[in-house]
Amino acid sequence: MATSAPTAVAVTVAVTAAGKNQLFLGSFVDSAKLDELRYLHDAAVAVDAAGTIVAVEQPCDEQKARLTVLPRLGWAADAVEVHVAKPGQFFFPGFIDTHLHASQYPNVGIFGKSTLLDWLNTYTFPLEASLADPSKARQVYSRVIRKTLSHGTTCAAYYATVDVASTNLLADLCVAAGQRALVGRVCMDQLSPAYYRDESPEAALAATRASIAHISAIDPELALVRPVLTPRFAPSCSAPLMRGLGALAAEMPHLPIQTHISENTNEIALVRELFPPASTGALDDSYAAVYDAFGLLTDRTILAHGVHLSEAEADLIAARRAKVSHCPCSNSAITSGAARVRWLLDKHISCGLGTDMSGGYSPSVLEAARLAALVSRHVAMGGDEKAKLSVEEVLFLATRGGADVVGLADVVGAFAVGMHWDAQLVGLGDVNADGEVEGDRDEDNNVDVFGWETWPERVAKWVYNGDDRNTKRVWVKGRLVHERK
Ligand SMILES: Nc1nc2[nH]cnc2c(=O)[nH]1
Ligand SMILES: [Zn+2]
Repeated sequence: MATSAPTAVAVTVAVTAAGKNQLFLGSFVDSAKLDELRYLHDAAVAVDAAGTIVAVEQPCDEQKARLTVLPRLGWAADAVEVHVAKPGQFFFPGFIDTHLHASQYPNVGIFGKSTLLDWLNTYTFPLEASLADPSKARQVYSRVIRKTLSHGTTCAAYYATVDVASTNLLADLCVAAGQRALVGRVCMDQLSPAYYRDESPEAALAATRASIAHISAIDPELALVRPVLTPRFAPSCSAPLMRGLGALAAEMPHLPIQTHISENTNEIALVRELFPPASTGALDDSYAAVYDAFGLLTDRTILAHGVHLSEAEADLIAARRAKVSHCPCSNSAITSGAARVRWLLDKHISCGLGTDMSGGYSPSVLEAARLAALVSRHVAMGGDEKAKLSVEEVLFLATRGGADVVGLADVVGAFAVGMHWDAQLVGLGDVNADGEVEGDRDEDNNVDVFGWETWPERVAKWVYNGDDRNTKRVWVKGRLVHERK
C-alpha cells in the first residue's frame, strides 16, 4: 500500500512552555543513582518561564523563598506562580516511556494467546493500516496522548504507522497537548500484507524524509518533539531499505533510531534466515550484528525488548553504546520471555522502560516499573538471585534511565538546575494522627497510607499499588499538561 502524500505545508504550532516563572514547594523525590532515591523535604524548586529549573533549595519554605530565592533570581514576587504540595504529596520526575506504538492503543488488552508473529498479522497490521483514515488517527492519537499524560508520561518514544500524514498528525497533537515525544514513521517494505507496507525502499525513504521534514518544521529546535528513524524490525525491512536508513542515520546524526530486537525466538530464526552474514558483511549471524552491518546500531539507537540476546550480542550493543527499552508487560503478555535487565546493566548498557502498547496491555509506566520488578524476580527464580530489581532501581529505569535511552539525559529525568521541569505531583491516601483520612478520598485511591510508614515505604506502596489516581498534576517543560479533578 502506498503511503499517503505528505501534508503540503508544515503548520508551525507554538511550542508552549509555562510562560510564567514558577515556584514549587514541598517534598521532591528523584533518583540519585541506580539503586538510590533522593528525598528532598521542605524544599523549593524554581522554574523559569521557559520551563527550566533555575534553583533547587533545601530547606526552604515559601517565606524563605520569597526573601532569598526570588530576589537572587531577580523575580518580582507577584509575578511568580506558587505550587505547594500538600503533606504526604511529592513531586517526582515525569515518566519516560521509551517504547510504545501510539497506533496500537485501541488494541490494548486484545491479544488472546498469540505470540509475536501471529499477533502482528492478526491484530496489529489491520489496526495500523486503518489509521490511514485521518479522523480515526486523530481520535486514537488524541486519546493515547491524553491517557499517557494522565499516567505521568511526560516523554514518549512513539511508533506511528507507515502513513506520513497521520504520523505527522501525531507529532502535531503531541505539540498541541504539550507532551515531549519522539515520533517515528514506521518503515517496512517486506513480509507484511500488501495492504500495509511501503511500496519500495525508495518510497519508504522518501516518506521518512517527508515526515522528518514536517516534524522538524513544527518544532525547529526539537524542543518538544523530534523525528526518530524507525525500521519496524529487521524482518520487515529489505536490505536496500536497511542500507538506506543507515545512510540517513549518518546524514542526520541528530536523529535517534528505534527498532525491535530479539523479542521472540521465531523472530530471531527469521532474521537469521533473511540476513545471512555473507549477504550483509555482518560480524556474525546474530540479530544485533545485522543492525550493526547497516549502520543502525549506534549510541542513538533504542532497541526494544532484547529478551534473547547472546553474550556476544550484548557485548556488541555495549560497545556501540546502543540502548535497551525493557518492556516487561509486553514480554509477558505475548509470551516473548523474561529479559535479563541486571545482566544488561552489569554490561553498562543503558536501559529504560517501555509499555510497548499494545504488545503490552497497559499505558502506565508505573505498571511497567512494577512488572519490571516482578519479571526480575522470575529471572531470579531461574537461578540468578542478584537479578532482582528494587523499587529504587525500577524507578531509576522509569526516569533517568529512560532519559538516557531517548538521548535526553541532560534535559529530563531528575530535579537539577538546568534540567527541564518535566514532573508529576503524586498524592497517596494519607491519614492524620487521629486515623482520619486526609488528602485523597479513600474511594479514589488504591494506596492506603497509615501514617507510620517511612518515605521509602510510601514510595514502595506507590510502585506496587499506585495508578493514575495518584497522579494529581503533570507538567512538561514547565507547562501544566494534566490535572486530575
Ligand atoms: N512488540 C512488538 N514487536 C514488534 N516487532 C515488530 N513489530 C512489533 C510491534 O508492533 N510490537
Ligand atoms: Zn514494540
